[in-house]
Amino acid sequence: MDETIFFYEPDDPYGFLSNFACYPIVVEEEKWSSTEHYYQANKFLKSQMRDEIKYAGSPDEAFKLSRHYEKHIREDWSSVKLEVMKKAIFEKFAQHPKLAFLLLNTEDHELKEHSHKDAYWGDGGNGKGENNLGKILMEAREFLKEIRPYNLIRYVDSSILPTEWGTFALHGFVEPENQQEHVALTLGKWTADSAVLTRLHSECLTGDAFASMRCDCGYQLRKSLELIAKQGSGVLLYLRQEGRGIGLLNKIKAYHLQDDGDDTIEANLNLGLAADMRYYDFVEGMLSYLNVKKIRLLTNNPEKINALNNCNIEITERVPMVEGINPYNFNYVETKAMKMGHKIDIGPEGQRFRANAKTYN
Ligand SMILES: Nc1nc(O)c(N)c(N[C@@H]2O[C@H](COP(=O)(O)O)[C@@H](O)[C@H]2O)n1
Ligand SMILES: [Zn+2]
Repeated sequence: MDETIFFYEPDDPYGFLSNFACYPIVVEEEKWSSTEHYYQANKFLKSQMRDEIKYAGSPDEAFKLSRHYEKHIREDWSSVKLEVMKKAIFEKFAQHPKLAFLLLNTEDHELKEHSHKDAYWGDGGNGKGENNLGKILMEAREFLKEIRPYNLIRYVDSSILPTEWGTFALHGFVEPENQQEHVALTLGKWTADSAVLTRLHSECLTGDAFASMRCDCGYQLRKSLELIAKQGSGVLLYLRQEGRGIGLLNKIKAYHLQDDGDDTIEANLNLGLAADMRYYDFVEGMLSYLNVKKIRLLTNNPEKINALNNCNIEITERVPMVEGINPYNFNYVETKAMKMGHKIDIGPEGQRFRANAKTYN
């Protein structure tokens, strides 16, 4: 096991692991302000004491009330307290996906509650305590590793990203299965009920970084960031699936075939690859980390709409993304509309380019 992570005060690093951190849970339709409230109230069978602790103003107050009534603790408490604590901890991480990702982010480090006051739940301050709270947290971490969406994606870290459209937050994720990296750019705030303006953008080095006119990706990327900034809040998920999932070098081979007359679908197939090799199941985890459940989706691609519906995301609106039509990408965009069902209305403006569209794709 990697070196030990110690936690104690809710405001310290890793404080989210503490029962005194205020993360509400609902258990059997009862709402509790923190796991500490739930744990301490379950020491008592008398409803008056339970309720006084349940409605205490803070986890500290719930703890103190429990000490005040300690003569009335249920007789079987020593035999049930481990299960009560485990229930509280498992519900905490089940009901707060972001915390679940942060718990998984502790990887294989030993977790210890560094409490000199408690040698049962903590390490007793001298490292010799039983650390039963740490053991339950590590058990919860192992459980989460096996269930969706945590078995498909892991949160790694975040930073600030100033851009010409505004200052975004940049969040890094990785697929544990293949170590494939993905990022999310976020701006502003929302609640789980908000319909968040969201772009699901597939990596296109040529378009996104080299401003290629051969496709519409770079135009869509820049327009998405501009729209999110104008909205004041939103998410851009940047999925590292270059070339519709065939990779950059295969995309160059596909481009070469298109230089010789293939269209964008024929080229993939002639390389012995599928027309589109992308997958999106891990997106559910990225959006749950970001507390996004409802979205206004910036896309023309029906596959992305289907994929997000399969990720239990409610799409309240599709926002079209017909950007940067020009002679170099006219045939490519039209092929996506004709052969991949993209909902693209090129319009009279765009039709002007049909006459001088480059025939290489
Ligand atoms: N395989 C392949 N062949 C081409 O000719 C292409 N232009 C691309 N581009 C990739 O397509 C993705 C964006 O498409 P959507 O509009 O999101 O469907 C992106 O991965 C580009 O690299 N790929
Ligand atoms: Zn592109």
